Amino acid sequence: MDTSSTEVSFPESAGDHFDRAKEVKAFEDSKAGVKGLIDAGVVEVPKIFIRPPDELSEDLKSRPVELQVPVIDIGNIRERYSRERVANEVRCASEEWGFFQVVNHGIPLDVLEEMIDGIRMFHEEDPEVKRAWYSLDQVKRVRFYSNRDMYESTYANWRDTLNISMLVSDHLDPDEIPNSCRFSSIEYIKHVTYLGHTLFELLSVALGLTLDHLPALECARGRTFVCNYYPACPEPELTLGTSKHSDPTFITVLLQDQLGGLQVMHKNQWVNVKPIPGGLVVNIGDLLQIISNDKFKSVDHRVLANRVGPRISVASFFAGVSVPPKVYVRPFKRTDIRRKSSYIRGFYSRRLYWRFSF
Ligand SMILES: O=C(O)CCC(=O)C(=O)O
Ligand SMILES: [Fe+2]
Repeated sequence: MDTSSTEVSFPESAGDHFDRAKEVKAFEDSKAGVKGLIDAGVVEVPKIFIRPPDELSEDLKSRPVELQVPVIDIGNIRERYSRERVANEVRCASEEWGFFQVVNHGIPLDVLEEMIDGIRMFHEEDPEVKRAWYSLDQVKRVRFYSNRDMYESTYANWRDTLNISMLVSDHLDPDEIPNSCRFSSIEYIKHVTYLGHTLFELLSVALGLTLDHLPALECARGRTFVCNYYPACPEPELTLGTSKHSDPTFITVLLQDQLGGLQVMHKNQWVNVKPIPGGLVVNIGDLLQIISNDKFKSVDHRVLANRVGPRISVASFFAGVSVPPKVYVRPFKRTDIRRKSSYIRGFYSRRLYWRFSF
């Protein structure tokens, strides 16, 4: 692979003279992401990715336990009796875990596999091709980057991303998507959008509301597809693929390959979300926690770095169109939730005559 135009070098050990801003800028200027580091032959994790020992030792102490997030079969939900049974499983999982996996969700296996392959192909394209898509400008609907919050966050994540945003418009011109994943993405987006609608129906029933309650709030619109590539990491014990966070969405539907690495916080312990062939992970986001009056939980999760890679995942964020832009503060911090929750509830009740009593 051609890396000759990557005019950056990363110090093996930055020691006391480490200038983070300079290193971040060098990494950013390369427009080659973490994959570019690997291609350049880096064998030690550069310092901007290294988390402090206290944070890492705390992470190491919290051993992932062998629990499994609930797996829910959502086939056959058009019939009312089975829908209510499934909605009850969704309710339990959303209250206790904030996470579940769905099987028999109606998206064909080849659509899932082609999506993963397409995203892998994009990230493994010639660096010059990817550079043309590189941008940290949030207004751009389709863009490639590594660590969109690089300049604000304290530690960089060991991952690269292709971001496809349909937040402000439902229409996406095929030409706006890179060639390598164009048709697979369009097909997957079509299917996962339909699935999102079905999940909002189930979540409505799970909340004791009518089937169309959450779909009527247009929760299933305003989507962003975050297509991640986690390169193999030479020192996975020093960094993370994705740092601990909760999602600022109504829900997120996650497609992951079979490598694993996603962990969810459950009862103060990290639990591995084991990939299921053909399964999709669903998690409750901050917005649904807020408008459900904290009945459903938006739970912290993270992704470990791994000596084996790459790992591919596609997070479909359903953020709703009716939430005004200033509510999109990413990542939503816990304090932000508290600060914003009355505003968001107020917004919904004013606009949609939201009535909720538990
Ligand atoms: O890649 C994953 O498994 C999860 C990514 C994630 O949590 C996110 O992008 O919000
Ligand atoms: Fe997430």
